[in-house]
Amino acid sequence: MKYDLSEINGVIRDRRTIYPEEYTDRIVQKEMVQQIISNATWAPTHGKTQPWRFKVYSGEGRLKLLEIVRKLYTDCTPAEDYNKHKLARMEQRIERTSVLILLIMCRTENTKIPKIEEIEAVACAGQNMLLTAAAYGLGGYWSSPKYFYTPEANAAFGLKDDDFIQGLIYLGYPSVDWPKSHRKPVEYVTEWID
Ligand SMILES: Cc1cc2nc3c(=O)[nH]c(=O)nc-3n(C[C@H](O)[C@H](O)[C@H](O)COP(=O)(O)O)c2cc1C
Repeated sequence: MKYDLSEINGVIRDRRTIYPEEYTDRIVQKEMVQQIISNATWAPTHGKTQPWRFKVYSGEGRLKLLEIVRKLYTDCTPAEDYNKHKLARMEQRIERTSVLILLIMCRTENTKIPKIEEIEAVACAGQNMLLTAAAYGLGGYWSSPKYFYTPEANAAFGLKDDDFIQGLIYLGYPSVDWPKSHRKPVEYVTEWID
């Protein structure tokens, strides 16, 4: 055995979504964020395109994010779905979180790699981030509001049309007992062809 598998199994199983309502006020240190992003960049990519990009919002930078989220929600939500309470909750969540990371697939120019594979690679990077956060005892929340998947969102974040915003990752120290979860049995999702 090259690594301590029980440790790895532990982090994979223990990683949990924890929402900002359940974060303490403790600030997530920059060194941790740097490690989280560094580990993200070790995800696999077809053709080594490394299509991930990260925008880290912390401190006053969160005001810029708040402004963008407010405008996107207002401009991109159909009138019948618009809910001012939902917007207020999103704003409070950003205000309550010391560090938020926007996870982006930045399409490499002149690549033969299908776009779906670039998106998959960035999702792998996202999982590396959440696992690293869990190892630090941080809760993570990967949010993917519909308005991120719009041309308006790409423009607001200064991205190209072909780039793709994959989510906003909230990080924080939990104020609650670490949540438990469960999964379907492996036999239920696996077919062995011997
Ligand atoms: C790509 C992706 C997008 C997600 N988007 C949302 C979201 O918009 N809102 C939300 O409440 N949770 C979102 N989640 C988190 C899931 O709800 C969460 O992973 C799931 O409930 C399982 O809980 P666990 O992470 O604690 O195992 C997302 C997760 C992934 C991987």
